Amino acid sequence: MLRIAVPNKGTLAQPAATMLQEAGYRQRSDPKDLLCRDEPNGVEFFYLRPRDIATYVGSGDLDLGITGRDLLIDAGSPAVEVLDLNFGRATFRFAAVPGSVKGSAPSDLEGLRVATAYPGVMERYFAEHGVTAEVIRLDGAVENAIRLGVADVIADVVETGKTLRQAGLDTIGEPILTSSAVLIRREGEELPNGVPQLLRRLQGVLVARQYVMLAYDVRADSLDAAVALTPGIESPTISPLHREGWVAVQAMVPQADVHRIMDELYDVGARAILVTGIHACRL
Ligand SMILES: Nc1ncnc2c1ncn2[C@@H]1O[C@H](COP(=O)(O)OP(=O)(O)OP(=O)(O)O)[C@@H](O)[C@H]1O
Ligand SMILES: O=P(O)(O)OC[C@H]1O[C@H](OP(=O)(O)OP(=O)(O)O)[C@H](O)[C@@H]1O
Ligand SMILES: [Mg+2]
Repeated sequence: MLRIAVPNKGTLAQPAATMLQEAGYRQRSDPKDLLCRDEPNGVEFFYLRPRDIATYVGSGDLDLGITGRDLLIDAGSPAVEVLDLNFGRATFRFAAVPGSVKGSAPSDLEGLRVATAYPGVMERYFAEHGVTAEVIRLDGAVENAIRLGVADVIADVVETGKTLRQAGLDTIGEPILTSSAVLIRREGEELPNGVPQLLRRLQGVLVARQYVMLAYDVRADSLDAAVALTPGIESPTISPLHREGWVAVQAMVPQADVHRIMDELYDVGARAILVTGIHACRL
């Protein structure tokens, strides 16, 4: 059986379970369950703290895991990304009281105290930039560390920026890294049986979430112009219509662009333009 680590709590837990369900896997029904066996698919899911997942995967005790890129880097364990799962997006940034830090270059942090729940990310960053700073490891609510006098600067996850704003802090410099939920595996290992199928299923979910199916009718002499707007992923399907000189076209298009594409199709003469969602797919 394939053994997969899934976040048991926190920002990544629900979206990870939802994505696995959309990919056809059984998930726990009770948030107190720490194990869920999906016999028909040959997978066992272990619910673990997202911060610990890279450790279990890096040691080889579990085959795969879902965690955040920032947590993977922070753990420093020998695990690597297999697939970006496109949820749990956030940046990881420095922040301080406006005007309290000289500038926005890494060297401006020299000698300062930096509070963070991600000491591994920080140690790596300072080593890479040749900066000596004191890393103060906290568990959470790090935005408070500055007003309580424990640190000069914080480094933390920023999603909407609301927490920073409410604490009266401003970001400093460019993001240290951009994170999202990722599927990870042990570095250098052969992929166990069953992984390619799991990857195809998850990729199918990612595509189904990003694309819709567009269908329309168009005059054959306007087909080239219409198809240029809807090239599809492989190539659009063209079917003859009973009505002489017209064809029906079907193509996948990115959901984010669908209204612009429909307007442009209408302008080149397409009619009966219909959009339908994609529940699942294998490309
Ligand atoms: N708004 C957010 N707050 C915290 N983490 C976020 C946010 N958006 C995305 N993430 C990502 O979620 C992961 C952190 O999840 P984790 O469960 O450790 O913390 P959490 O969601 O803040 O939960 P808690 O603080 O209750 O333990 C990281 O990969 C982080 O980048
Ligand atoms: O940019 P935002 O949308 O405000 O989100 C980012 C904030 O949310 C998280 O805190 P959380 O609520 O998990 O509390 P914690 O610090 O105790 O973990 C994170 O640590 C930031 O503080
Ligand atoms: Mg948190």
